[in-house]
Amino acid sequence: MTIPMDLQPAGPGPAKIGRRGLMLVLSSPSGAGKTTIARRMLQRNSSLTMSVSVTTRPPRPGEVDGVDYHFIDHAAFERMVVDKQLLEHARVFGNYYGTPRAPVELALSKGREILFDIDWQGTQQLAENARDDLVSIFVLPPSSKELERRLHTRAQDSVEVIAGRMAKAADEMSHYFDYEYVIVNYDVENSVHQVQSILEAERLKRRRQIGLSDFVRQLQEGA
Ligand SMILES: Nc1ncnc2c1ncn2[C@@H]1O[C@H](COP(=O)(O)OP(=O)(O)OP(=O)(O)O)[C@@H](O)[C@H]1O
Ligand SMILES: Nc1nc2c(ncn2[C@@H]2O[C@H](COP(=O)(O)O)[C@@H](O)[C@H]2O)c(=O)[nH]1
Repeated sequence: MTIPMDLQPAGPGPAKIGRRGLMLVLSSPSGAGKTTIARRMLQRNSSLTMSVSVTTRPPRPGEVDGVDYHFIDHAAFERMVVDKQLLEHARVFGNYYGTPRAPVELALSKGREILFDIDWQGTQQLAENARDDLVSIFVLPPSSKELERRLHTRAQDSVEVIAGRMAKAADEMSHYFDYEYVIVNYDVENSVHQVQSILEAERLKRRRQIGLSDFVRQLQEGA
């Protein structure tokens, strides 16, 4: 079992090792299950902060402004683009979506881990500016039939919207190739376990461990 860095014992031994923040991105064709996986990851990891996007899409039943999205109109979205308040933005399925810059920069400066539910266009833009901090995961559905079934059983979009999203699914899926990790979401528990494993391995990347060389030097000196 890995001991989280905040739980490293005080007392004798070298100084504690710190952790550099990271940006964990989940992308998929619509309905594959990334929102479901993201919610479970947030419950399991107090170190994770969800990036709440802005969108011009109208809220679905039950969606809460400021929690699921910041719902804004097109003029407000344009202003955020012009004022460079968005870290990335894209038109997806006829609506505009973007990641507010300030909360991400604040969270990263505190060494936190940030979870993004964004499409491949947004991921490309993040990769251009922050590749070292980025961990990208593409979520595939078990089959096209199951993808369509999930969109219908979610029961939040019209038949026309679902048809539109299914029509774009093949193109969306072609972008799996740009991602570091790919999982097939057969079972939610198993997928969450896989994403958790990726997160834990990424935390241990040498470049993400702050003070590692001091830790080793102190060990070598007998601490
Ligand atoms: N492994 C799974 N098995 C069965 N149903 C699932 C699984 N994962 C997610 N679902 C269900 O599929 C539906 C779509 O999931 P979700 O909303 O998480 O997809 P999404 O990828 O975030 O979609 P979008 O891109 O449109 O936001 C939901 O009803 C969810 O409960
Ligand atoms: N590039 C971005 N894509 C985003 C962002 N927020 C969400 N999304 C993606 O849009 C589609 C549709 O989402 P839905 O909530 O309308 O079903 C999905 O692929 C999301 O990942 C964002 O800020 N930037």
